Amino acid sequence: MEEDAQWSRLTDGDRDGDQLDRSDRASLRRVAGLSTELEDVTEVEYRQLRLERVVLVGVWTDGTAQEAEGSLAELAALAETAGAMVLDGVIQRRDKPDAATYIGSGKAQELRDIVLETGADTVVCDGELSPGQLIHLEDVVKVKVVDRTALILDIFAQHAKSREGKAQVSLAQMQYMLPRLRGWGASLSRQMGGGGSGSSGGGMATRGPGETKIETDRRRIREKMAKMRREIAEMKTSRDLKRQERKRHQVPSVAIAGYTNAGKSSLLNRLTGAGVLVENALFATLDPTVRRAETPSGRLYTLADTVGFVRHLPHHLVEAFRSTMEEVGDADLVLHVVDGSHAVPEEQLAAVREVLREVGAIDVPEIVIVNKADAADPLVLQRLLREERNAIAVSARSGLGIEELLAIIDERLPRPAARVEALVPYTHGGLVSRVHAAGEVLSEEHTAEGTLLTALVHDDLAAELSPYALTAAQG
Ligand SMILES: Nc1nc2c(ncn2[C@@H]2O[C@H](COP(=O)(O)OP(=O)(O)OP(=O)(O)O)[C@@H](O)[C@H]2O)c(=O)[nH]1
Ligand SMILES: [Mg+2]
Repeated sequence: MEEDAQWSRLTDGDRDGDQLDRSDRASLRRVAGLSTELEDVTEVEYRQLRLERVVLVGVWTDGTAQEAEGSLAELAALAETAGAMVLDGVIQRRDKPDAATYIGSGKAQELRDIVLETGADTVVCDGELSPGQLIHLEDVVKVKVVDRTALILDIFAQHAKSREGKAQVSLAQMQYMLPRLRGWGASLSRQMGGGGSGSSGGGMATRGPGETKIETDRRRIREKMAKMRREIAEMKTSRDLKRQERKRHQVPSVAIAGYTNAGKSSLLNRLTGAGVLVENALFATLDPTVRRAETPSGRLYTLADTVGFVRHLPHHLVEAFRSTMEEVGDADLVLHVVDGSHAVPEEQLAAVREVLREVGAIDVPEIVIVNKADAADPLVLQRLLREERNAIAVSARSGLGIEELLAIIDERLPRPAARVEALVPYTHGGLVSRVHAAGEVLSEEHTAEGTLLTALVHDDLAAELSPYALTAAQG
């Protein structure tokens, strides 16, 4: 290995500032990270039984060494989130991934040595590999090879909670599996020879009972996918209805978006006191969660948590998770949360914006929320606040900046348009409360005849107030 400096190995010491966070995460999820100490020996057996022992491998084609290592460190976090134990990580410098084995046959042999040396049972590649690359690399390293896409799908499958979320994940999994069926039925793929990259095979000779089986499997999967798509379409309709309902009542909506693990759910909790799952793991949230919230001035709005974004999100997953993105696209305001304690939060901001652009949600007004200010490098904070026009530093954990954020939300929410002056009898106290919740009360006075209000409200509420409206003569 010394003869080739391009093959760089990530050791404990090379790990970035995320390290502490990741060992936290490991202990939370009972997964051994590289720096996790065992509490007792029985844990070893537990882990060896249950967890996959993985070696990570990345191909570094462009960008800096730091970026390449950052990408692999993120892959390590993803693997740990999926429940794996990361034993080692290596990066291969190449112009482009090798068409046959992703890292090239020589490096594949070296990888085989690392697999033997560490006792790994799985290799995780930092990219999306073709079915042929997966098979060829498996043939050399002789353990299971999975790619970043499969890993993310696995995490999504573990975390999806709602019926719709689950259905979307299975659909994406099937979509991913379909062209790779041959690679996964191990004995079958070997039997059919090395030409795993195409489906044409070698004519009659390969069309044995195995081929028929694969074709049957493929057909079954396609049928199941079609059924799933219909079901998802139905679920989407009911979600759309709910959203229209909210729109009709003209409750302003705010969506929290941002990179995975940035602290979106923590912020939602902080802002609403809602008990939403917060976990130091990637993709803790996979289903949209919508809460009611109130501004300091008493106006109601909805606050939606969303699934985290990640770099190189597999394309059909973007498709599959469009549902939560739609929530963002429809919002009146986006709270774009970024982890201020990350070394280069700008990368996360850019990655999220790229996805937002892809789903057509880039035009929604945005507040950049630099979270984890308690743990952030002050210089990084300063830089971000300078670069981003509408940015605020907060800490969902300590509460720092939250009050200011609430005031900004209040200010940035769309204002109701109609100005009314009305004298509402005390028998209609409910109406007054609704003006407080949905509109903006400019003045309020309790008179003998009832509540005298001046307020900005939406058209529907203005109509309800009209029987009590004061005419210009009276006003
Ligand atoms: N130090 C610090 N840690 C925070 C802060 N906010 C959140 N965290 C931690 O960051 C981790 C991720 O928080 P979540 O709220 O689950 O993040 P998320 O963006 O919802 O993540 P996903 O749903 O997985 O995409 C947790 O361990 C939180 O405790 C903060 O202000 N300061
Ligand atoms: Mg979350």
